[in-house]
Amino acid sequence: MEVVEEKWADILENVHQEYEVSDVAFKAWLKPLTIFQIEGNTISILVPNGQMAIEYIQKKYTIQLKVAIAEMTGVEYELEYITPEQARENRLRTANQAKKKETEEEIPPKARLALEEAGLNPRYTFDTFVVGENNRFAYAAAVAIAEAPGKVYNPFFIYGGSGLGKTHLMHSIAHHIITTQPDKIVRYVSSEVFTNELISALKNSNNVSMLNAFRHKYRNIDVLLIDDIQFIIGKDATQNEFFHTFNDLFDQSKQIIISSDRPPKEFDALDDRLKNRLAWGLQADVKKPDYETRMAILQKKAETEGYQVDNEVLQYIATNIKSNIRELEGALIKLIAFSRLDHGRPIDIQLAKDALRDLISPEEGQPITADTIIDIVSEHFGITRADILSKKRNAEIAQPRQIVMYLCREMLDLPYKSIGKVLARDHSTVMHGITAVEDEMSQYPDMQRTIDVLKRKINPGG
Ligand SMILES: Nc1ncnc2c1ncn2[C@@H]1O[C@H](COP(=O)(O)OP(=O)(O)OP(=O)(O)O)[C@@H](O)[C@H]1O
Repeated sequence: MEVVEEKWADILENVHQEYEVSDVAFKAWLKPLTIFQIEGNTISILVPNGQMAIEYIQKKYTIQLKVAIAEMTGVEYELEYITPEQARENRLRTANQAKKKETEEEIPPKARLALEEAGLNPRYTFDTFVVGENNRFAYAAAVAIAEAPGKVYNPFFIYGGSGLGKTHLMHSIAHHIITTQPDKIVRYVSSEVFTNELISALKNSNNVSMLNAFRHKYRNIDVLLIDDIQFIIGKDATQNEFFHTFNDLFDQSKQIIISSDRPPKEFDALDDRLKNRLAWGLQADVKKPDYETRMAILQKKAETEGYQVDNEVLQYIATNIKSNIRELEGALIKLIAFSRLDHGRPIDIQLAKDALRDLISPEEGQPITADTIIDIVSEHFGITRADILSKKRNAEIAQPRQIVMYLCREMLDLPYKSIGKVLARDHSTVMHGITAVEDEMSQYPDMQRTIDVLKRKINPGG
């Protein structure tokens, strides 16, 4: 314990006496102050009453405190003030950094070097990858390949829209192989880098050794991962070279992993021979995440970064940013930055609305409609909008449809007739549907919980 910590109570008392601070003010402002941490010659003081109190104390007592500290300890310190929320965040961040350091230290130095050389993002591992219905198959295949490269699914082709986790999954495979089988030579490369390296080798076509060096580099490996292959398709020389690299590796039972924005069959300009080769292996797509997965990704991100964000705010982001995980994470980071830059403004729905104005589609902020309810209920139950509007009467569809009726009535106060119009049902069917949901809610807590969850999804700020 540093001297300043030992003498903290006396220091506060000193300010109280020396500067004739009234007892009331002492009790309100000074007595509650505690030392959160000391780093170098800066003391972070925890102010339990939050940001407003910080501003007041900063103006009114900083000099007095600094003088008292210097007098009583013989050391001059700088002072900074933090709120309990910031302190909590700080503690979490430190704990996470320690945890991260620990895991990094678990990686043998040789493997660590290989990870760096392979150009891998250390954050992209299986551990940080959230598995949901949208990526379960791709994830399971990726794990199987990482455990036994070249033995199970070869080539492995991952495809899907932008920002849905293809690169993350590829890095995870490479990461796992490098750390568990350090003797394997793993090379991860973007199509762009592959193309540029090939072009510079070809440019000096009279320099055979450059082309040989390129070939040696890509053909003497155990695992080749090529990201975003759509960028080399249609470029004759690159595509051709890739074809030969592919064959060479494949014949040696080396693992090939490729990602792309679409499946091979959708590439018109792809050489038929290559199209066939790609079809030998396994193809897996990553789709847009559903609401639960979006929430899980946000919660994981908040946890690893040590952000303190209420579920309600995460729900607001997850409800409104649906199609791109990069944007989903970007929204959370922006929110935190917004709060920090605005003097630790509390992270609530209003802050989220202000910070994410440009990210959240214009429909956001507009009133909830029956369409919103249909979309959210169908997504929740894993059925389609068309199912809800159809004549199908099986329970998996009829019950969500009745829930739509109930929520339209409860949340929008729509007349039975209008609900019937939206769902192409008559008004007595709607009344019956709503009563059925109410009965179920009164008998089964599960139904009540489902309705609560849906209401929060439909109106996170409500
Ligand atoms: N299932 C997931 N769990 C956790 N984070 C994810 C998941 N999917 C994607 N992400 C994160 O989303 C961001 C974008 O993912 P990534 O770069 O892998 O997308 P991509 O499909 O390769 O996109 P592009 O086609 O634009 O290259 C990354 O920060 C990644 O960590």
